[in-house]
Amino acid sequence: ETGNHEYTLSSVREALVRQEDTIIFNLIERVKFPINSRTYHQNYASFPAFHGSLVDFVVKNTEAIQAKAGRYQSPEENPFFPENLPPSLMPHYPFSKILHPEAALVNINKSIWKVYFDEMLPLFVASGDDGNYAQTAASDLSLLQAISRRIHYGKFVAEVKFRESPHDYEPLIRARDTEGLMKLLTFASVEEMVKKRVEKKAMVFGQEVSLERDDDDKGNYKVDPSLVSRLYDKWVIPLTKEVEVEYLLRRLD
Ligand SMILES: O=C(O)C(=O)C[C@]1(C(=O)O)C=C[C@@H](O)C=C1
Repeated sequence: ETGNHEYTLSSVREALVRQEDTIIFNLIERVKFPINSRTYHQNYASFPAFHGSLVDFVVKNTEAIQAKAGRYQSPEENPFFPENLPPSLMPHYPFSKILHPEAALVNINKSIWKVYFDEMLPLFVASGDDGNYAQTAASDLSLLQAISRRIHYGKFVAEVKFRESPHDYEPLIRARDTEGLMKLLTFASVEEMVKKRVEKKAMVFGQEVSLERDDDDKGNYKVDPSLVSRLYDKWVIPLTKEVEVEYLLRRLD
């Protein structure tokens, strides 16, 4: 196994569909906890030789361990704090080299981080504090990683689109025509299907499963399906497209 499976528009779209499941399951896990805002306070926790909130502490330290364990060797993974990450201690694995080498420079996790804490979380979680700050930080990280992986998968989507029609993309790339690129890579009907599908998945994955009764719990979902659709509409799809454009702008370097 070399990870060198074939990349086509339909295979990369299948990967995006599978990643919807991961995002929705992680959302369901995060909304078990209320906002638990002390997780995010700069001064609530005080760790020796560390400045920042509990979530900063958990994410930076977890990323350091995962970096040593080889996580960021995969071209699908992008750290939130790439500064000062330790090198992988794992043997080399021949991951697919389908992406242009400049792909490594495309990392919009700073924007994802900001939008996640400022806009997404308040939309999904209840107010309150149950003291489970460490669990909250850990579930934020899993959800952030799932969202980030989906958004940065835009690199693979952009690469297959470029390979399918280089003659359409090259002039726009040379002219640095961001708007033209955005238009060329957009499929409005696909976006509509994605938004409808994630809403339906949120209903299916988030329903109560009971052996006794059927149906009485209809409408009582673990995560609001219309919010999942909104999450994709407002942030996940637009940020994926931003990654596609950023990647394409570097594609001929
Ligand atoms: O499927 C594609 O072609 C993508 O580029 C992915 C995606 C998405 O984020 O879901 C983004 C842009 C397209 O307009 C349609 C869908």
